[in-house]
Amino acid sequence: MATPDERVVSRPQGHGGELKGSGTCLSLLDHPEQKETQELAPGQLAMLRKAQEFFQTCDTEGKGFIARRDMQRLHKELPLSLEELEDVFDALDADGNGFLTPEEFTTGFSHFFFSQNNPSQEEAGEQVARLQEEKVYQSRGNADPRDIDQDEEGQFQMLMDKLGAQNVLEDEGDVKQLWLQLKKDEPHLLSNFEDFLTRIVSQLQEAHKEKNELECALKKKIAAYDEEIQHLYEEMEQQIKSEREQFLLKDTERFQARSQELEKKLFAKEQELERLNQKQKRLEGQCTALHNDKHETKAENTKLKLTNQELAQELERTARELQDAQQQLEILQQEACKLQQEKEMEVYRVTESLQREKSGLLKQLDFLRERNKHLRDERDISFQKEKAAKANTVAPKVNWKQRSGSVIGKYVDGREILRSQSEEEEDVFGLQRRKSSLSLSGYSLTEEESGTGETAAGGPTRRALRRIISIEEDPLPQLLGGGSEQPLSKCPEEEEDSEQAEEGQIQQATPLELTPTTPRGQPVGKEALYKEESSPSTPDRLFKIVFVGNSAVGKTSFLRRFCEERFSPGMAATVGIDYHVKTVNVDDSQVALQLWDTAGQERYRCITQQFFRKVDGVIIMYDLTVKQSFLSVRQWLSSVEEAVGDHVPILLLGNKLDNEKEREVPRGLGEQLAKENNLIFYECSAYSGHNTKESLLHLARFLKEHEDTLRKDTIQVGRPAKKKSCCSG
Ligand SMILES: Nc1nc2c(ncn2[C@@H]2O[C@H](COP(=O)(O)OP(=O)(O)OP(=O)(O)O)[C@@H](O)[C@H]2O)c(=O)[nH]1
Ligand SMILES: [Ca+2]
Ligand SMILES: [Mg+2]
Repeated sequence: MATPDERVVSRPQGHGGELKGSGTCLSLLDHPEQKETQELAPGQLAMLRKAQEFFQTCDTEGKGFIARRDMQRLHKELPLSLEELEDVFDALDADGNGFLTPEEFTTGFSHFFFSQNNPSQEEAGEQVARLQEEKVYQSRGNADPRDIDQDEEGQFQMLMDKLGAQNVLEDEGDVKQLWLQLKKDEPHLLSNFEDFLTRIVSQLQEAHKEKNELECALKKKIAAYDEEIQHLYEEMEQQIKSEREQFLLKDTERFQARSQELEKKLFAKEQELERLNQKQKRLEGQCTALHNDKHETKAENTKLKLTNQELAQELERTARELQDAQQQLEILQQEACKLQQEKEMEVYRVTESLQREKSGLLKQLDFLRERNKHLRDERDISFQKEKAAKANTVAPKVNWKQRSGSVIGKYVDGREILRSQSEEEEDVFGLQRRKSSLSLSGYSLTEEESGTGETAAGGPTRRALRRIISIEEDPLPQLLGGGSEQPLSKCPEEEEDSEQAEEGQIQQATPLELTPTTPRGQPVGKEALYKEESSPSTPDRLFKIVFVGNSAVGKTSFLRRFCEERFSPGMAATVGIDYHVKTVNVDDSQVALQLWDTAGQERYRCITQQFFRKVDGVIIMYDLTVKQSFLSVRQWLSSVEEAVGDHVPILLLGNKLDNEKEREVPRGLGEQLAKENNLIFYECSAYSGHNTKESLLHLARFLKEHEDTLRKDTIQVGRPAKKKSCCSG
């Protein structure tokens, strides 16, 4: 920082040469020793020193000038009041600019010093001057050149003093020479020259004064400027200081806030650390626990592994055993299957031979009838001969002739007669039941004599109805057993009555062929004439099917249609039971159907029930023109179920579809019933043959497939197969 001291001090130095008085003072201050020897007295020198010391005392800051303020500071050191000090300052400040330069100070100080301390010196000066003036005027009158020179010198000095030119003129020598020359040469011009000098000096003095004034103004201005700068500097200093303080304050505050924040953070971190420590401890505890657990688990694991190995070995052993057992089972199943098939075939063969036997017997029967007729004719002839000879009563003979007439009774409607004869028949059946045998009627041989159908002919017709062929319940094994037994019971009249049976029933019987095909002369149903006999291929399997339904719904008619493809109106009611065998082709395999035709009449129900044994399928028939027959279907269903359970497929048939105008059972009812009980359903007509084959083929296919799946299941899994549901047709 540049202080204004140097400038202020140096400036007066630059003007040192111009102000003679002050310049002297200054140079005195600078080189006091030099001046001391040249001009100044020792008293003056001491005074200057004092002044210099005093100046320095006042100018404590070393500015190079003294301000009013500096002076006032002396108040404490000097025995002077503030006003007195002010007066001193005003007195010293010659130019009144408010500053005391060293020159001003020294000049003022010396003046003050001399006037105050040595007042006699001034008077002495004045005296010296007066003496000098006298000396000059005195010297003018003297002619002595040395005196004259001295006089002139004195005069010139006096002039100079008078003019005050010492301070103005730098070199007086020229002026002095010129003045001396004039005085010598042109004394009259001397006064003019003096005037001229006076004017010049005064002008110079004026110029000098002006210059001084200008200098003073300049100095004042500089001082003001300096002061202002000083002021500004101080202000600036102040401002910087305050700014610095503020900054420091702010900084401190910020620092404090930051440190507080950091402390908080530190605290939080410490807490967190503590938490983490605790957590770590906890985890360590858990770790140890887990470690222990792990050991335990390991031990357990090993144990389990061992157990597992043991179990695996056991499993393997069991699997091997199971496999063996399965293989054995398979072998057994195959054997069983083979046996079953053999058995079936045997059954079929037996059935077939039975049929052949039946047809042979029928032929025998026909032959016998023929013989009987022949004999009767012979007898009639002999009777007529006797009659002609004796000519006795006629009437009783006619009656007998009518009952046992040789005319073959035509089938009218034996049902009516049958019903009226129930009592007698029951007697017969009762007897048979006692013999633990059941009746098996090939067909009812209920011929009436001369085909009148009159019930009036009670006695003889009743007898005719007794022609019931009876066989064991399960006739097949018995037949296999040989012909020693005689299971068929015959009424004594049967032979006679059977002669009348012909036409309607035995259309196919070729009468004259006596072919004793069977070892036993067992009479069987006349309808047992089957085309299957001629069937070239042997069937693969055989199914037993039982045919049930109310009386007169058309079971027998249906079977006739199916087996013989013909319809015989006015069929007699079935008595006991009958059966047919028919081989059908189902999906390239021959299936033999053993069809058992039961009697629908109430009294034969208990017989029918026993034929359900080992049945493969059941056909329930109703007459769609008789509502009651449909209502009875439920009873038939329950009796079937009672006998064989619900695993046997059932075909429901609504017969007499040809008689649409008398229909009493809508198709929907039949369908619904079938759906409810899971039955195969068809509406058919034995008369037209509609749906007869289709329905039975459906059943046959179902039975076959059912058996196939059963076989497969038995072989593959060895588990019982589920019953396959039948769908209605
Ligand atoms: N219109 C018509 N009549 C038939 C049909 N089927 C049978 N009939 C007649 O119905 C009557 C009874 O027939 P059967 O075959 O004897 O009846 P069934 O069911 O065997 O009777 P039972 O042996 O007593 O159980 C006979 O007069 C048949 O002609 C048919 O499809 N249409
Ligand atoms: Ca001043
Ligand atoms: Mg019948």
